[in-house]
Amino acid sequence: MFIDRLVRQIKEKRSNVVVGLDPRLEMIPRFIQEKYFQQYGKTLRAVEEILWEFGKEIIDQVWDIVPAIKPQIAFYEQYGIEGMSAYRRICQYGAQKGLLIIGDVKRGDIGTTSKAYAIGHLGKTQVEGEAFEAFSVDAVTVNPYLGDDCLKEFMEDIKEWDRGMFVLVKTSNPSSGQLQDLEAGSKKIYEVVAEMVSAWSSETLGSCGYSSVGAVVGATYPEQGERLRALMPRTYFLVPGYGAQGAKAEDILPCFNEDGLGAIVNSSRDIIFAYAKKDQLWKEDQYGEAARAAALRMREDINNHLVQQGKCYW
Ligand SMILES: O=c1ccn([C@@H]2O[C@H](COP(=O)(O)O)[C@@H](O)[C@H]2O)c(=O)[nH]1
Repeated sequence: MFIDRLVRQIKEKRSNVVVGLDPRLEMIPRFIQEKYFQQYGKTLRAVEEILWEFGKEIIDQVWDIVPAIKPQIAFYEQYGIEGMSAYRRICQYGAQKGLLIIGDVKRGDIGTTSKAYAIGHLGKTQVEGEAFEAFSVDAVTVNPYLGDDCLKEFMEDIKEWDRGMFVLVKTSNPSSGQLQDLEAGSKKIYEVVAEMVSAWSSETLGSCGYSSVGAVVGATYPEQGERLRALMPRTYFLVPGYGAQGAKAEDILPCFNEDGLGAIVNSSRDIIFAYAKKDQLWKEDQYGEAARAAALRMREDINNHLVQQGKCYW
């Protein structure tokens, strides 16, 4: 099952770190940009190659120290077909390197439309009886706002193709409380969503004891993280917000269970653009090594905090 593959990788690599691939063109080293602008002109085709070369090097540098990468589709989609082609190439290459791929696509619509999203991102697309993998990643992020019938469509493909999903429960952004923290009877909205996720989770329990249906829980809200951990004990959390958004290792600790498992922590900008940080002495062409060093620092930071809490899985 997806979740068993994830937990196996976490244990083998002693790492709860997910590297987020959120490539911002202007932050990509100039020498890569110039190489492809010379070859293809200032075109979307050039951008595809720039995104690909940059992402490939990051993957080459981190594949052995993290269980998963999380390409953020928005940063590719903004460049149209060429951007989406880069997204697909990155997902395929990461998978070849043995990484689990979490497509941060945040989809969700009425049932029939959700089905099309699920087929495109998790399953196989049919053309005249022949099956094609369009994007086919290991797991996607899903927006639960349309309710159960939307999640049901993703569930079908998760079961059929042995994939996973992380449902947005409590997001990391400053305004997340505006809707998610509203009272719905005696509960907050995010608690209601947690109960929905927990119910779906029980259908896809792996032998590791966790489910292939996970939850997105922002690192920037540690109190809510603790509450959600109690509400969803067998649900794996995808925790964004560490690093650039200000959350620290101590903030993500409540998202872990006593067994030291239960959460994977994403950082995007702080890792992939570590070379450009003011206090670093990296040269532009060392951007990959800088990303590796940042991912290793994050792994040690989280592991040290887990050890201090006695939440140690290794
Ligand atoms: O609640 C959420 C859900 C998703 N994200 C995504 O995670 C990364 C965070 O990037 P950083 O550079 O580490 O801030 C980005 O792709 C978001 O869309 C999130 O931040 N919060």
